[in-house]
Amino acid sequence: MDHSIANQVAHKGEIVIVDDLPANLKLLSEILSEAGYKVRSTTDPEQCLKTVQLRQPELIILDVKMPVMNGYELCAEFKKQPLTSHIPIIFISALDNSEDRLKGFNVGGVDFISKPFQHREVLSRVNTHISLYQIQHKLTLQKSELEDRVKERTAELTGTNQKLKGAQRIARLGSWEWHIDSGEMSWSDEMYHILGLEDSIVQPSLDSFIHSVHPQDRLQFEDSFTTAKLNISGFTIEHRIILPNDQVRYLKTIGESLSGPQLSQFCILGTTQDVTEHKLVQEQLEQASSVFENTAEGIMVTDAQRRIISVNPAFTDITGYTEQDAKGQLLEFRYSQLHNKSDYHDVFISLDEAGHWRGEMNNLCKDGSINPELITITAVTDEEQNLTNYILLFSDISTLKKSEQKLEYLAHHDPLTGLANRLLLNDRLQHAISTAAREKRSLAVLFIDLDRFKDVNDSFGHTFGDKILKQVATRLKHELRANDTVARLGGDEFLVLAENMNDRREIEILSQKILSIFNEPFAPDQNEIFVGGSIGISCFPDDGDSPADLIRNADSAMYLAKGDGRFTFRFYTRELTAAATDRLQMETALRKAIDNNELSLNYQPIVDPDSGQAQHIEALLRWHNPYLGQVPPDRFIPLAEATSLILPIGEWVLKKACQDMRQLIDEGHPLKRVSVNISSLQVQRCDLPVLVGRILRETGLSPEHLDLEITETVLMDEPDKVLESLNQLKALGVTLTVDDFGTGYSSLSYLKRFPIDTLKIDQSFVRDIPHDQDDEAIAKAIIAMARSLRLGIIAEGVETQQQRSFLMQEDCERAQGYFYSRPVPFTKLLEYLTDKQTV
Ligand SMILES: Nc1nc2c(ncn2[C@@H]2O[C@H](COP(=O)(O)O[C@H]3[C@@H](O)[C@H](n4cnc5c(=O)[nH]c(N)nc54)O[C@@H]3COP(=O)(O)O)[C@@H](O)[C@H]2O)c(=O)[nH]1
Repeated sequence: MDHSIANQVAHKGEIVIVDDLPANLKLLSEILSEAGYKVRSTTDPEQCLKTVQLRQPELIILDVKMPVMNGYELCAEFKKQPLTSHIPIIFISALDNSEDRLKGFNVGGVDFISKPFQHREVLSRVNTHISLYQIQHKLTLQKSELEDRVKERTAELTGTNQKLKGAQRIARLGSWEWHIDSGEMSWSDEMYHILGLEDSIVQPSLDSFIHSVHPQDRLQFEDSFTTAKLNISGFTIEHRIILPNDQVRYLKTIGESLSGPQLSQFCILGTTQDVTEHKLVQEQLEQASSVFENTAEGIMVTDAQRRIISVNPAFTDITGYTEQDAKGQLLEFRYSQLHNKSDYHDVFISLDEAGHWRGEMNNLCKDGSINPELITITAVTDEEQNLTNYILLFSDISTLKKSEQKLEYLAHHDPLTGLANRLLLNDRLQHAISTAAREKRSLAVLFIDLDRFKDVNDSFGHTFGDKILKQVATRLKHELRANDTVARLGGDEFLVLAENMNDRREIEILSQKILSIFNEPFAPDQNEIFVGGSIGISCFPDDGDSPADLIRNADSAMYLAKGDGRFTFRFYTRELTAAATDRLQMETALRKAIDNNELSLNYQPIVDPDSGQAQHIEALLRWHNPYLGQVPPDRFIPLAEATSLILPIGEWVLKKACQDMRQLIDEGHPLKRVSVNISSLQVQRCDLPVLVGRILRETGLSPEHLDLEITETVLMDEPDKVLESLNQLKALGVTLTVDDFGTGYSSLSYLKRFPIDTLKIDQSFVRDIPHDQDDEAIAKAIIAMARSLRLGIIAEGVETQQQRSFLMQEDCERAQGYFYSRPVPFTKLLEYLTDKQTV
């Protein structure tokens, strides 16, 4: 601290005097003290050097001539020290030459006081230098003060600027200034950030700014600046920019005119803010609002107390309640009697625990109807996890429910008849078995199969067949009790589940009742037709304890009914299972029959009834198995057909018959053809013309020596496909015979479509001739029809002379039967043909 200044209120100034003469010191001190100065004096220069360092006076007066250190040397020392260099020093000297004075000024002195002292001179010089010093000192202080203030303000400004920059950066808000007169523009740092530019590369200008603006917004942007310039006005625009990295951002630019004292100083001050995030949020809000307004789902928003505060238009569309109806109501105000309050209680517990609930509910509409709805409720919380709202979203699922019900119905019902299907039957049967087991009761399963329904389909077509099936279903439902289950298993198979049937007699009565539905003809169109049915019955618990067992056993019993003449019912017995096992054993054996050489052919001659001369022969398959013995074709051929084994077996028959016939021809026997039975599966499943062609080539038999026998029903199954196949066979040169003619439903016009050569009257019409006049009439009609169609005719099953006579009388071309010969092995046939053609 500067003590001289501190004490200046008490005195005019502090002065240090150094003189080796105490008298001088005393005199000067008195003069100056009287004048109001504070005086410190010493005779010792070195001591003075030290004390002045500790406390600086405002003036030092030094005697030039002193013994240890003269005044100039002492002065030079003061001037070296920073604390004392600025203190004015006056020398006291008796010397008055200019050289001495120059020396004094050179070491830093400011003046000289001559000895002896002149009172007035001393005061005048001292006053002058003290004043000068004090003025100078004051100026120095003021300067330093000013400098401090400048520093302070500069620091303040720098701080403010930093804050402004920070604020601009946080707000993504840049500022700019556009000077109209010069066209110059300046940008804040944040402007560069916003535009994605670097201040070291891009000069701020309106052009640079415009260059960043999205081309589609550029015109509007430029217009705003032009208008502002012309009208000295402001503007606010929103526009896009494209950043150097091709990113598009949304900006809001505001300009405000600012005019100086002269028009040339007019400028536009502006801000540009990056509002992209705001814009995106706004867009999201708009989208959310649009979703709320336009979604097909009903939306309710409630407060934390579950009071509805808003609903969307879809809510009104679905429920009929307007916003006014709903506002203020509780979230659950639409609850219907289909739910009890505890259902809602569970919902709210789930909302409390998990924050959401999703499920189906039936809710009331304004018109009193009840809507099935799929509902999602979400609890909304604020940042502090306080519950603020519930949002309930629901969609009307009545159509879905109806579809579900429809699908569920379709999945469990037969689409043609509307009866239960196998799936539903299984369910019901399982349930019925459980109940019957629990209550120790019985139940019956009745498996119904329509008799010869395939023939109906083949003759009248599937549409007709379908109508019959529907009528059968209607009659069954009509005849049975409401709690009996009637099912259609597929095709012409029906099943009745009759519960609580504890008495066999009851089941028999029920079966008779079912059979009675076939007593009346079915007449879906104009055609009336009788269709029969065969019933197989199994009972719980005796015949099985699972749906599969009971159905399978009823099925076996049904086959028994069929085998026993059809149109009847049979109960399941354990022997039937044995029969099924036999069938399985037979199938296993039949699969090995070709490889084990167990198959052979018998031949039966087809003769001229008049002369008895064999014209053709029919190949008839025989199977001899070491364990099963001789198995009749009636037993194994249906099995071969059911298992498709007829395909390899039929091929074997064809080849063997062609080989044998080739031998007979080669040996010169006057036979025209060998007839081979062809199963319907062979016509449908294998490429018969190709197979026949190949076998003829392999065996070298000429095609005209081969006749293929097909049944009437083969013609009716997929007639177009069969026709094409038969035409190809005819093209090979073989002949075709319709076997068992008269047992199917084929008409004359129908037959004309096919390239048939011969009709073979079924033996059932020949068997009772001459006793059955109807059979005679049928046989006659078939012979006449064949003649009118120019078809060959064969009567089979001729066993008696009367039958032969009848055929000769009717001019039947050919006959076949035991009367002429039984089917015989090839060697026997050779004998027959050689030995006058008799067996
Ligand atoms: N797909 C094939 N079917 C074949 C083949 N071989 C035979 N069969 C068919 O098996 C059924 C039974 O045949 P089968 O036991 O051989 O009986 C035939 C004759 O023995 C019998 N017949 C002949 N004359 C008389 C008679 O005077 N009285 C009488 N009670 N029966 C007699 O008729 C059967 C001839 O049948 P058909 O074919 O209708 O001319 C039978 O349906 C055969 O078709 C084969 O290789 N493939």
